[in-house]
Amino acid sequence: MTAPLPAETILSVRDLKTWFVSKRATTKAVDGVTFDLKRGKTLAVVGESGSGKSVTSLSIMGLLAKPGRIAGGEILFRDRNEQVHDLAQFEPKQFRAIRGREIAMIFQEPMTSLNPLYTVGDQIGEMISLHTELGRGEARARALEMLKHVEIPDAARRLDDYPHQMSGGMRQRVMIAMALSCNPSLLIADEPTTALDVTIQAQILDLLQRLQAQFGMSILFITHNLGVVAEVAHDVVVMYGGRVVEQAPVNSLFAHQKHPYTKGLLACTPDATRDLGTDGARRALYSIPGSVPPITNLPPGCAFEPRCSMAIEACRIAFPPLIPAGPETFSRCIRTHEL
Ligand SMILES: Nc1ncnc2c1ncn2[C@@H]1O[C@H](COP(=O)(O)OP(=O)(O)OP(=O)(O)O)[C@@H](O)[C@H]1O
Repeated sequence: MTAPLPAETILSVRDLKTWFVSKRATTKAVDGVTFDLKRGKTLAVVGESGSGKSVTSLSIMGLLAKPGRIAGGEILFRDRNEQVHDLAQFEPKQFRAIRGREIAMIFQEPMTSLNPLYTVGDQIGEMISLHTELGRGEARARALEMLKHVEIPDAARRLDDYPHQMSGGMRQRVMIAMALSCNPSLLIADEPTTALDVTIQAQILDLLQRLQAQFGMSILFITHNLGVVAEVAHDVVVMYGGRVVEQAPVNSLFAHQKHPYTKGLLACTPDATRDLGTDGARRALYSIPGSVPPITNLPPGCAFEPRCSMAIEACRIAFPPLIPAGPETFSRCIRTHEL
């Protein structure tokens, strides 16, 4: 272990490298990613599609599909007994003791976690029986309590519903109930509201915040949407091409972006009032020119350089380090101090 885990940190990802190695190519989906998640807080990992967000969360959960493997780095996790584990070194069977119980995950599509053939009460009850000593009756009572926690109306009756009898937003609540049923200390939320319409999305984000205050869990929130980040995060990590390009507390990030990519992402974020012109017409939203380069073919210098309006010759030549750019703020841009 390089350095001990500070008491207030529940998860510390250090120089994580997750690669997909085949005969044809090595895809460095995550290449030297470092961040810390503080106890009881929410850290958002944000970036465009393909930036490595999901591969980071799957690495933490031990759910990488072959040929993915952790090629380097540490994933230090503090369990509820204050024991620190390096999940990067875990065997699959060690993950079984932690997944669900200590670390739970919710996804964009609830049906990846829910079985269409069983009632939601049975599924939450099963999860509870699997990870606790509770008997069937007690597990069912706890399942009901969880449905109430996630604010499902008429919870006692909905316990016997099958997932298809529920709306998308309700299914998402059930998935949250299931994830939180064993009181995990860490919840990984991978785009949990992306498939929902805006009103339902706002309700689910509110619910997650209330549950965080109530249960005290820490949340690693994966999203491509800075609007969602503003809503839920305490700290933010911005990823591009499998690397962290900016890291900052949420308020400083929105007040002052210290990487041109973050600036671009923010300009792409819809904002109902800002986008209305004086005539009330909706203006076209800015989009960052170009697209994320294939991860197997990143430029040698700054990965964002081909799309960056601030790029200079030096950006093309040398790979930029992550440098301090303000209080608790880091940027992988050599011109960050001009921003
Ligand atoms: N099984 C795999 N084999 C090879 N490469 C993979 C595999 N799974 C993911 N990758 C690569 O890893 C990179 C990062 O993917 P990842 O899914 O983490 O991105 P993301 O930021 O979560 O995007 P999205 O928002 O679309 O999920 C991508 O370039 C992808 O091609």
